[in-house]
Amino acid sequence: MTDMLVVDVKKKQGAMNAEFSFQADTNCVTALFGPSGAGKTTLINMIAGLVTPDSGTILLGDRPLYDSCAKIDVAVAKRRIGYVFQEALLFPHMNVLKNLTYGMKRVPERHRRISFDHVVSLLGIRHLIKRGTATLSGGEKQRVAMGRALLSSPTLLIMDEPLASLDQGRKDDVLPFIKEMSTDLSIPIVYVSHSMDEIETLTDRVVSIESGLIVSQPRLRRPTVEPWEPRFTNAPCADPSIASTSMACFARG
Ligand SMILES: Nc1ncnc2c1ncn2[C@@H]1O[C@H](COP(=O)(O)OP(=O)(O)OP(=O)(O)O)[C@@H](O)[C@H]1O
Repeated sequence: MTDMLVVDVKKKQGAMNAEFSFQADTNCVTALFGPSGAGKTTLINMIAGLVTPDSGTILLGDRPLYDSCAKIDVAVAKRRIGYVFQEALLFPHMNVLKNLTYGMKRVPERHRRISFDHVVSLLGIRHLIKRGTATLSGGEKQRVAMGRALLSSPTLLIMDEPLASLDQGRKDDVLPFIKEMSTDLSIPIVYVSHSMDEIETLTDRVVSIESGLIVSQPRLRRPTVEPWEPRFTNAPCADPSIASTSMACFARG
């Protein structure tokens, strides 16, 4: 089963009248790009359930996370979304192993989508698992934070400027792992960044945002089928056909 993310929402936030309509495919990295104040955080907070849209729908696969017409608003903890922030935010009193397994233990075995062994080899952190978090480099901490997010078996991964606090050396250390994750995992990754270099290296589609509106969403990889066209249908009631829109992932390279 694929868990493509389809977002079609409106939100008035302060002076900003935001309208966002886009999709993020599985096995792909979708970048959110735009100047400060454009609405990127508002958008990812709506996807995560931290901010409630005024209207519209947010679907993850066939699961509505939010639907204003059907009055569905799934609680944050039940959305099963993994987050990786700018700072790794590891638990300082736990070693790497305990940090990694923290989220995993809270997921019933039948819902676990990725094994511990898979994650530690994917991210190259097996040799770190007995270490204290204070002994890790910035790049290692960020890889452990990604591992912790993955082990909570998310159906979507949101990465909010995950490399912003790292110097170029550490960025070069982490970037290949993010790329590897995107090809290896059957989940969409939404990647917020101010860096065009990162976006060109990593992402399959760039959703460019200005003043709460999507101004373009070009693909950086060749689509295998006809592209999906964004459209607004959320006022007063969403068009259910959006839920069944499907598009294969892009061919890489
Ligand atoms: N709770 C709020 N109340 C009022 N206005 C808000 C609120 N949250 C955000 N805004 C406004 O909405 C706009 C978009 O903010 P947002 O944080 O989503 O932008 P951003 O693209 O993430 O910016 P940055 O790159 O600086 O993090 C800004 O003008 C901001 O001041």
